[in-house]
Amino acid sequence: MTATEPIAGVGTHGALAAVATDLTKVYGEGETRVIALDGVSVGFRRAEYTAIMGPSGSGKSTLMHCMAGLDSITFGSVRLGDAELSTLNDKQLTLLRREKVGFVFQSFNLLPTLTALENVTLPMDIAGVKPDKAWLDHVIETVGLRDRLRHRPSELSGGQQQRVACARALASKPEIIFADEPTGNLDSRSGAEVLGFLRSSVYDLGQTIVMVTHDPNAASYADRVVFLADGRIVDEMAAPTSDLVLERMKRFEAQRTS
Ligand SMILES: Nc1ncnc2c1ncn2[C@@H]1O[C@H](COP(=O)(O)OP(=O)(O)OP(=O)(O)O)[C@@H](O)[C@H]1O
Repeated sequence: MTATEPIAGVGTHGALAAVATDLTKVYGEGETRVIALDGVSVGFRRAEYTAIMGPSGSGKSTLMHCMAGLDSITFGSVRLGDAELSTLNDKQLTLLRREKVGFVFQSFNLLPTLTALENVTLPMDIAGVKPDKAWLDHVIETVGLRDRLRHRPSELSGGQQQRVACARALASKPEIIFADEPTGNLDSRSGAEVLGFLRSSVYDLGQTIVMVTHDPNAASYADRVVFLADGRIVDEMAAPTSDLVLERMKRFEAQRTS
């Protein structure tokens, strides 16, 4: 990419929570060499909800992992808030992830012996940071967990467990939350609850969310969808609906197989 090419999602308004420029990720070498990301430039605005979609193997998880500082990058740059990730050592990266990034995974990743509330505050307890009580209260209210705080994960439904995981991600007011197929293990009703909650955390709490999904319905909760294919951004869509996303995906599939 040359310096004059536009970066997807970078318009004239809205500060950026994270930006990748010419991000390239190569795994392996020789015969096993795979270019998982091939010069991706993308920005994620503050208080915006972005869905990342694309066929299996298109690089969605790799993009998320590289932008979250979970995986090294081969070429290009990633900026999270004010930090340029390539300039940070392992210890600084760990701190940055702890302070600036929230994660929500397909499997809820809750500790079974802790209550819902203890799971929510665990990252801050580990970091030795005192939770902001008013904020924590606001988050708990938003996710609708007030009457489940003393329950252990095994006493909660899948949707409730994922809402605990979302509250855990939000509790420290991270710069950005990365959600990897957050509704992949949920039935459609619980999935809708979690997606609605993620949506309202963007509207009401000003959170920035980047979510990888295969599901056009899940993507319709986002403000914007970025489409990846073969490690490149091939399109993006503002104000997505399920039907428009589905139609776009079918068109990509037809192009790939023609
Ligand atoms: N650790 C790794 N070592 C080698 N190759 C990898 C590794 N991780 C991912 N890849 C390869 O990089 C490419 C992109 O993988 P990635 O997991 O990012 O795709 P994805 O779009 O998230 O796929 P899916 O929708 O199936 O989860 C794939 O070809 C994959 O095989």
